Amino acid sequence: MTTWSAREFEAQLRSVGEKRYHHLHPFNERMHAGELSEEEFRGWVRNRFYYQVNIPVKDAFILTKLRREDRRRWIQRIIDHDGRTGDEGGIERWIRLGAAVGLTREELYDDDTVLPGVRFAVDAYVDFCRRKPWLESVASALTELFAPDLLSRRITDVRKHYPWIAPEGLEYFRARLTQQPKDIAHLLELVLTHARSREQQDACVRALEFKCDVLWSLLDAVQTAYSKSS
Ligand SMILES: O=C(O)c1cc(C(=O)O)c2c(n1)C(=O)C(=O)c1cc(C(=O)O)[nH]c1-2
Repeated sequence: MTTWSAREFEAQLRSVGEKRYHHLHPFNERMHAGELSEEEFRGWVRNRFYYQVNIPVKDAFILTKLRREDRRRWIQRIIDHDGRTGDEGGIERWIRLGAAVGLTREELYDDDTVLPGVRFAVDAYVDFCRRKPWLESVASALTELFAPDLLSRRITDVRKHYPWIAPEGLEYFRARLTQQPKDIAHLLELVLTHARSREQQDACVRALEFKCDVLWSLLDAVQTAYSKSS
C-alpha cells in the first residue's frame, strides 16, 4: 500500500463526508424541508444536548495526549463549549436554543430523557477519544470539515420554516460558524502532517467513518422515537 500525498489524503477524507456525513440523513433532510413537527424538533434539541455536553469531555481526553504546543490550541475547544467569565459558551447557547423550542434547563439536563441509542452513540464517541491514540481521536473530529455548510443552511432553513422558534435560539449555530474555522485549520494541520504512513492514514479515515456513524445513529434514534410516520 502506497502512502497518499497530503492532497490525496485530504481528498479521501472529504469523500467520506460526501457519502456518510449526517447532512444526508433523512431527519436532517426533513428539517431543511420544513417537515419536522414541534415535537420532533424538541426531541432533536433535547437529545443533541447530550452530544453537546460531552464534546468538552471528549476534548479533555484528547488534551491529555497532545504535546504542549497543540494543547495550547486544543484547550480553546473546551472553552468554546464550557465558556468562562465573560463568555457564556456553547452549552449555555444550546440551553437558549432549548428555551426557544420550549425546553427548560432542567429538562435538558434530565438524564432519564436521553434516548438509549443517543446515549450509546455519544458514549461510544467519548470512549473512542479516551482509548485511541491521539491521531485517531483527533481525526474523529474531522466531521467538522463538513459542518459549516450544514450550519449555514440550518440557520437559513430553520428561520424560514419554523417561525415559532425565536431567532435568538439560533445563536449557537452562528457562533459555531465563527469558531469552527480555527478548529478545522488545526485539525487538518495535525492529521495531514502526522499521518505519515498509509496505515496511519487508513486509521484516520476509519476514525472519521466511525464519527459519521455516531452522528448518523444519533439521528436514527431521534427519528425512530419522535417521528410518527417513520
Ligand atoms: O450541528 C451539527 O451538525 C454539528 C456537527 C458536528 C460534527 O460534525 O461533528 C459538530 C457540531 N455540530 C458542533 O456544534 C460542535 O461543536 C462540534 C464539535 C465536534 C467535534 O467532534 O469535536 N463536532 C461538532
